[in-house]
Amino acid sequence: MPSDQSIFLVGPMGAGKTTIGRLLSSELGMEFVDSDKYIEERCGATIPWIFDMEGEAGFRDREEQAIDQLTLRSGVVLATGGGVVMRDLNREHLSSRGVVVYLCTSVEQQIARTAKDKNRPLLQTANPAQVLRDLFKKRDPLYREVADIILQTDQRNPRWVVSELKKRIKAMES
Ligand SMILES: Nc1ncnc2c1ncn2[C@@H]1O[C@H](COP(=O)(O)OP(=O)(O)O)[C@@H](O)[C@H]1O
Ligand SMILES: O=C(O)C1=C[C@@H](OP(=O)(O)O)[C@@H](O)[C@H](O)C1
Ligand SMILES: [Mg+2]
Repeated sequence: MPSDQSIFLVGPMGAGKTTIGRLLSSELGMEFVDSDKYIEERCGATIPWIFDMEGEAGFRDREEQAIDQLTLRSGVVLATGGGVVMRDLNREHLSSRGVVVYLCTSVEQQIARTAKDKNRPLLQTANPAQVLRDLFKKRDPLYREVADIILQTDQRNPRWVVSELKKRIKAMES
């Protein structure tokens, strides 16, 4: 490492994809890109604004285009958004173009990590815990379907997660 092989992080909101992705990329000397940030920059608008103006479907169309473009890059660490696995084409692009890491976490931990952040439109509801439980049921099998590596991050600090991931990625290469 650094490697030409890209690493794609998937998992639910608050799993740490953005945080871990940035740290991992700097330790591996690889480029970091976050698909949500990429969409915001290209669109010139925030994720909540896109959801408001274009609905979730509009956001998903933008996300599909971003994922196609970003998974074609080599040697990047890509943090995706939690809903990326809902579209078949995204799953195909992720699993065929790099190493996919599923960062898992409990709903309790997700709530603790996302409570203060107003930038996740799907959680701006009266009962975000119920939303997260419903999303988990639909999405967990899809994260598992694309994952090469599955890592539980509950009660683990970002440094531990990154160091464990480095070991697991290295083991895949040998
Ligand atoms: N392993 C971890 N331990 C403690 N806090 C974490 C961990 N991973 C992420 N966080 C914190 O949780 C919040 C959400 O993390 P983020 O990386 O945005 O998640 P995601 O991109 O998966 O939604 C951030 O404030 C981040 O600092
Ligand atoms: O789970 C989802 O559907 C979403 C997750 C968000 O990204 P994070 O998983 O990085 O929070 C962002 O893409 C958008 O708010 C939708
Ligand atoms: Mg993120």
